[in-house]
Amino acid sequence: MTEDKNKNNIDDDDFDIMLWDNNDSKKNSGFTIWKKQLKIMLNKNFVLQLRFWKSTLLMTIITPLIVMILLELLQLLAVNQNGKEILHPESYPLSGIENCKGPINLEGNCINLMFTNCIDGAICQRDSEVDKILENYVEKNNERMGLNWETDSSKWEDWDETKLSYTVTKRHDVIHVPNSNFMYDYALNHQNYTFFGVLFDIKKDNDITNYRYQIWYNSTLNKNQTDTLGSRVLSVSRGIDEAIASYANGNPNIKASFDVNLKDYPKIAQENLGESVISSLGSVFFFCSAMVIFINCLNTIVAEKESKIRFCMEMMGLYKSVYWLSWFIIYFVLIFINTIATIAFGMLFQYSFFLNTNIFILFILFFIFGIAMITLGFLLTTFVNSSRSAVLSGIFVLIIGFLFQSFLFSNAYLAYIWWSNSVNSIFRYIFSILPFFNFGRVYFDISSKSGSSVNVITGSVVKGTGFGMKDLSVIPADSFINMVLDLVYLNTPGKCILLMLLDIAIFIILTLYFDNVIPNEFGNCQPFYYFLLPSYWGAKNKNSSGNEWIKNTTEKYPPTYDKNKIDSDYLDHINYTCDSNNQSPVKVVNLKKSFGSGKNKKEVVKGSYLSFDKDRVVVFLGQNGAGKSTTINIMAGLTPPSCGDVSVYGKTLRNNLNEVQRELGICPQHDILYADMTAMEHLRLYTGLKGVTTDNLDKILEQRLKAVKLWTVKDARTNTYSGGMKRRLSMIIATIGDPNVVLLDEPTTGMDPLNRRYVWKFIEKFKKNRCIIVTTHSMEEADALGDDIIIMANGDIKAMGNGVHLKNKFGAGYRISMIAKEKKIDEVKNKVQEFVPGAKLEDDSAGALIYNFTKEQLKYIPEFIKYLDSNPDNIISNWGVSQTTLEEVFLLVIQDSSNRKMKK
Ligand SMILES: Nc1ncnc2c1ncn2[C@@H]1O[C@H](COP(=O)(O)OP(=O)(O)OP(=O)(O)O)[C@@H](O)[C@H]1O
Repeated sequence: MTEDKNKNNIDDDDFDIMLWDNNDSKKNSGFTIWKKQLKIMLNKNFVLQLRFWKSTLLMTIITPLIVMILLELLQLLAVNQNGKEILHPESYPLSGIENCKGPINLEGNCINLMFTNCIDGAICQRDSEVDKILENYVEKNNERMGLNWETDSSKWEDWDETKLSYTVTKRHDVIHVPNSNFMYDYALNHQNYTFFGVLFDIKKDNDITNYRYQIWYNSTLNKNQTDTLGSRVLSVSRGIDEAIASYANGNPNIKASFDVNLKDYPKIAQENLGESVISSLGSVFFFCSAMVIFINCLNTIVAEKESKIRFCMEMMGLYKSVYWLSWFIIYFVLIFINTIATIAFGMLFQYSFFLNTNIFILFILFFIFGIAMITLGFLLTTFVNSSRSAVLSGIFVLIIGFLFQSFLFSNAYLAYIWWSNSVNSIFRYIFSILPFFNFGRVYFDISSKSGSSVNVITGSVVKGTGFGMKDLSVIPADSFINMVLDLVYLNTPGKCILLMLLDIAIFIILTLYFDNVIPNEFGNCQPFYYFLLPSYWGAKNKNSSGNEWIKNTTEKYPPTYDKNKIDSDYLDHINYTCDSNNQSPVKVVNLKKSFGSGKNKKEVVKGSYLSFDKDRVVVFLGQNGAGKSTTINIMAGLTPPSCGDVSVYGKTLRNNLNEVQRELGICPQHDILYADMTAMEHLRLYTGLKGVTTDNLDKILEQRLKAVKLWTVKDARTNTYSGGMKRRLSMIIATIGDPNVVLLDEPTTGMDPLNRRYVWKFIEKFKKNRCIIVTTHSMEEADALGDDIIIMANGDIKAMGNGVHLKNKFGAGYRISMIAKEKKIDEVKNKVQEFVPGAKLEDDSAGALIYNFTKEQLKYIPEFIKYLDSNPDNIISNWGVSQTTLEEVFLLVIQDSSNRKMKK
């Protein structure tokens, strides 16, 4: 990106800085600012979503489409792979083991034997002959097995059509059912509640009666114990044979013949299973679809935190509630679109799950689940600080939810184990309030009612009865999950949806709480009881920056400096700071900061006392790690101090951080810009967050961007900016709303000399009526900008004063460099000693001899310069005189302090 090149002469840019009308922001009430912030944040979030339109489209529309296509493909695959027949859907058999223990163990709820003498759908009378035969069977069976089944057939229950959907809740020994179609249907839907079925077809041919009967049995029950099943079926068959023989023997008119066959309970042809895949795997797939938005949410919000943009926005006054609400609204809209797309595609693909369910319920299910997951995502973002951990924790939740969906709702056996009483019930209850569980539960309930099933008699696919509003308050009787869960945890689908709403409320409250109490990466946080503090509810803390405050602060955090070792100017400054007449707007008293603890404890700021006055730029100079940024970060309220306090225009950091921050503008060390937003959008965003409005806003922004040569690129996204351009924009952002105190942490790093000068010029003009505090490594910058320069080393202030003062105090005054002619070095050295006795050679490494002269030696200089000028001995080829630089002062101060440290 190229910038303004048309005006390279900075002197052309003489201007008066246009200012905000500061009163405007003061006129705005808290709620007005809150509303403005919400508007501007929503605008920012919408703009960014539109700029990332591909991922927005993926999350909202493409993912549901892909899910439907995958389900359709899996359905096709399942049909082709498994051949024509499979066992009855797995959800029935295993549940039945517990419920139907069969004729030997009579504890379960089941029908031991159902019988009929009517074939297919015929409606016919109960046959007394059959009753007699079965009475014989029961009698003998009771004798052999020690049972007490009812032997009087007139007392056996008659089941009619109304019992077709009835699930047994007690043991039934022998039951008469209307016909074999009924038996077929009932066995299909209640496989493990029905142990044996016997269909009699007694035919009389002249004087021979042919006793034909067919035993139906549940082969799935003993899938793994075929022998036992075989022997059981055989024993029933033998028992009935015996009963027929005994009946026939007792009746001399009967000549009997037997015709027995066995029949497995009905199975559903695979191709007729309809939507078995969407029924069993749908909840897993739709869960994964919702997770795409969930992971995007985690990543976006944590990235904002990681890049420190969030802190910068909060420093500008952004309310936490606005921050969360703005993201909530955005994801609300995204989930809304995603839900509509899911339902629309489901209908388009003709899934009866979607066609057969009340559309409002479908919407509520997917939408509320999506919102619940998003609020869970919000909560997680309060615990993680890097996008990488955010994505990992998202994947972790994905796996947990995936297991929930697959184990609980797609695999009956595992579900049974999980929900059996052997698992601690506390865990069951805890997990039961998780959104994954409730989503799966309702999904399962809906699919068991709305999904298509098969009329095995006609072979046609029958759409489910459907799931309507009234079903929300009913526990579906046939739902496998309820058969399993009824003993431990039973909710209606409606209650499950309400539980998801409860999840949303809980997650939002926890998010707001943890967002306040978990320390951010600067270590700043509220106490865990913060909501009990009066200040949280708007009560104003007492503030005082005057003498009393200084007295209290020094009493609370007693000074630790050694008067004998401290720089004399700094000692004067400490006295000035603590002076009761000191009217400086910004004061720092005994500011300390330590990182780490125990052996690793490191004090990086060791008790600074500072006063900052209006109309001045104060520059902090220091080596890497000297504590400059830490000092600035503490003053900005980003890092909490370990000791001491800061007062800004009568408000103190410890008592009223928010009010202090309202007085500040900060340009942190690292650029805090959205890569996909333009300079103008950034400026408008931060102006909105600060709640500062002014009629001439456009003109002010134009002037400031022009001042740092960014006007022509104001509408380009910052990811096209060079490093120096980003710094200039960050610096201008710090001046939004014309704060009284501006903190600039290395504002010109990476800037070319010309652009640096534009920035200096702007700062020079902007300092009027305000305190500007700058950190830098550039001596030139300190010299050019600094009304006062503070040199820091190892957390201590080593020297302070304006540039000239520092040079006079620490510098040797003058230095002379000379280039000796070949082989004349020694002669030159002798001559220097001759003219300036005791002159100290500073450096002779690069062929030049450099001498520094002390103040006492200054008197020799005029004579020596005359000698150099005339060069009578012809031993010097070139020479020059210069004043000591700030860099030399800096090195001297730093070296002095590190020597002292080494000596210690
Ligand atoms: N969050 C932190 N945890 C632990 N140590 C820290 C933390 N922040 C800063 N420090 C340490 O504090 C010391 C002072 O750091 P600071 O960033 O204030 O130095 P600086 O003078 O601004 O240096 P530079 O010029 O390199 O920016 C360094 O030794 C640094 O390692």
